[in-house]
Amino acid sequence: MLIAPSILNADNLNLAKEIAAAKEAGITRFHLDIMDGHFVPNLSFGPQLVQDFKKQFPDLEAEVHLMSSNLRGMLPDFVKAGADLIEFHYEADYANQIPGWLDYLHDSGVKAGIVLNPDTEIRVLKPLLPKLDQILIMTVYPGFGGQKFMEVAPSRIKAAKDLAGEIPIEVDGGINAETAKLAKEAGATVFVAGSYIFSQKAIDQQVAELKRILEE
Ligand SMILES: O=C(CO)[C@H](O)[C@H](O)COP(=O)(O)O
Repeated sequence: MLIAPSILNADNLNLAKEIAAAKEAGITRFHLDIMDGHFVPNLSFGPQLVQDFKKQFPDLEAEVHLMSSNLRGMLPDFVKAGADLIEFHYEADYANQIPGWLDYLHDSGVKAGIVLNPDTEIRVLKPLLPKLDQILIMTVYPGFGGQKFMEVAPSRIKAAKDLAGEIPIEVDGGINAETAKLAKEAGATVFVAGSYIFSQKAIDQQVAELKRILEE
């Protein structure tokens, strides 16, 4: 079980401090949400953030969740910035182009994942499985932190798990102490949590509570 905090709802002017607090609490991977204001109706970070993150925290994994359909324009920049894993949306390109982008990431020494929006059929993953290091099942519509975990999510996680075998299933959106449990029971092993970790009580307490739930 791995918790990958999303810094989307962290305090931008105190980002290094907040990341350090989560690291101190045992976090080894961070989820960096890249939103382009077009594929999703919000703007967040660019490659500079990823580069600065790796410079300051070289021992932490940078997982980039690319919410853009401009794969040609953006993937190389995030590879250059030092991302350890990049996951992009199935909905971002034509199905027949996606295997090539996954190969591009692997050839660049970066782990590759596919993200599915809540309305995309799970079966589209099937032909891609040999090229995937991780599958991200969105449990909200992407674009904003602080949304509610969708009721349909557990059955989608289970369907992805049944198809994916050993490939880790990650979940993102509305993850808290209760929904993490539901997602875990359905087969998820990687949990993105944003507002649960960064917008409530002390970061170390939130990480410890989520860890406790996931270890039960
Ligand atoms: O990808 C995302 C939104 O598109 C975020 O990672 C996600 O929403 C995390 O925030 P929260 O845990 O507050 O739901």
